[in-house]
Amino acid sequence: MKIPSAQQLKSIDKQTILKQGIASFDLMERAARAVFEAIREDILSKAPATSFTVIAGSGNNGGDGLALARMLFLSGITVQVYLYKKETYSADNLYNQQKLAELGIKMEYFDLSDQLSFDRNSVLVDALFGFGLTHALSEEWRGITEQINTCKNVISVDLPSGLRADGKTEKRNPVVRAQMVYTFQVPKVALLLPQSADSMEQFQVLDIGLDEEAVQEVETDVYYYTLSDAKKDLKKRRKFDHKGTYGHALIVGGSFGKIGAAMMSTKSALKTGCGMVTAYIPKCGYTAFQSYFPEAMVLTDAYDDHITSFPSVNLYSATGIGVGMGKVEETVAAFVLFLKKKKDTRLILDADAINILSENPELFDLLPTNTILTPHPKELERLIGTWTNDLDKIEKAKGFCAKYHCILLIKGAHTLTLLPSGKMYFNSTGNEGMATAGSGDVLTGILTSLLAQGYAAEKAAVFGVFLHGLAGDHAKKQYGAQSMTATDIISHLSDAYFTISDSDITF
Ligand SMILES: NC(=O)C1=CN([C@@H]2O[C@H](COP(=O)(O)OP(=O)(O)OC[C@H]3O[C@@H](n4cnc5c(N)ncnc54)[C@H](OP(=O)(O)O)[C@@H]3O)[C@@H](O)[C@H]2O)[C@@H](O)CC1
Ligand SMILES: [K+]
Repeated sequence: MKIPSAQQLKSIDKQTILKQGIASFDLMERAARAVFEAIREDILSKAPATSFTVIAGSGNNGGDGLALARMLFLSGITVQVYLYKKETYSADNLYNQQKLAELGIKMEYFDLSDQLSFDRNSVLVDALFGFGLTHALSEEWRGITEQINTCKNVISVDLPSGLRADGKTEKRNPVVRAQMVYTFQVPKVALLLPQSADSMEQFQVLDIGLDEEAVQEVETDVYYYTLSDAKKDLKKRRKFDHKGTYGHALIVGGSFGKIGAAMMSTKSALKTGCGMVTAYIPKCGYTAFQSYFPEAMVLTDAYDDHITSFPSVNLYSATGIGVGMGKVEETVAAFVLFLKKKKDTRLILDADAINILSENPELFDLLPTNTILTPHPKELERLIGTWTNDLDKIEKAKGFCAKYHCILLIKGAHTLTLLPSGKMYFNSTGNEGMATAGSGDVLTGILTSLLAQGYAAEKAAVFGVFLHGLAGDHAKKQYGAQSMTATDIISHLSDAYFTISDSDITF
């Protein structure tokens, strides 16, 4: 799914109105109706006596809030309405003010210095600003945003007010903190960035029927990868295929005390569907490995505790390097030598392979085109340097991918996959339970497997990240976020595939 910029959304808005032959207030009515239905399902179905306070701004976000207030009122719900006092309002905001007046619904005007007297136990609907915010809110707005933030239950329409859809918002700027954001049609970039964690707990995307052609025509490098994308990208297996069709993956890693990392990568590679997997590990892991997972083939290094040389990788369709590998001197030397040799394999580097790389930047140029790198934040910093905020981090990472023709994953709640072309994909699956030891090793196994099966590198990366997150979502359903472990993610890879191939559940 494309994520248009705020500017592009405005033009999609106009084209929708034109192509569907509707008035702009009809589209606003649709947006408000979608929020109303979501509120009915999420809140009123469980607590019908809930009362609401709507705080509306002067633009169309405020207009959405006013239309919603009307819908709540007409359903017999208690609703108190505050409207920001300004000289000018958007046309559709004025239209909805008029509608409220006709119904005799009182609107209280407020100024930035006012103390609002509303019921702190009501659900507060924040409809001050949406994607029309041109710059971060000034300090004058802090009084209002702080009063909103004293409420236990805050719902934001489209965006938490103060958060810019795709521009910079600093930690010091006033921003509403929402428990739920009902955002229209596409998640705005700000909702997907870790730095927005303080401004919202979760979001839901509500379809308001924006013109699909207009969305398709928009030129953007930013995408949100969802179940419908994964359904399209999944390679179907055919009746007369044999194990050779699905490739042979090689996992290189493990060291004394960290053999488990290589085991988890190896097992997840097979569970993801490649035909064969070989693990290359130091000798100390041999017995444990073979007894843990009989389907895997195991090659051992000459040395007991760590890897001192690399196998020839040309036999394998894809190679994942680094999990649990450590970085003692001999391992580093062996890895550097490996990178310097000509290779005919598709490559994924994780964990210590990335650490070694970042300590030897002269090696960056040796990365084969489309090598996938899966650093955690500290490893990423070693590759691209420090950043001042999430947008700065993305820009630096983009520069790195373009320069070295590689694919970089910025792992997080919405893992971002950056391609050398500048395209970037935010992932829609996964959960907080996946922040657990070994989760990254599982991802490396999944990606190596998909590459081995012949997925193009960029598809392997975005589809693999989605699959990993979806398996994690299934694991969370069974064990809960606290108790799920990385091996539970592996066990639920099959459920993830079932979801992608059969069901219409959306995540
Ligand atoms: N296509 C869709 O998805 C649909 C979108 N819809 C809805 O429209 C919303 C976008 O509406 P929008 O364009 O009117 O902008 P919005 O967020 O209300 O803000 C504008 C107001 O903010 C003000 N202002 C700006 N910056 C400021 C600042 N730093 N500090 C202070 N003030 C500032 C600005 O003032 P001005 O600059 O004009 O003086 C103006 O009054 C969108 O989020 C969604 O909710 C649906 O109704 C229908 C379909
Ligand atoms: K809002």
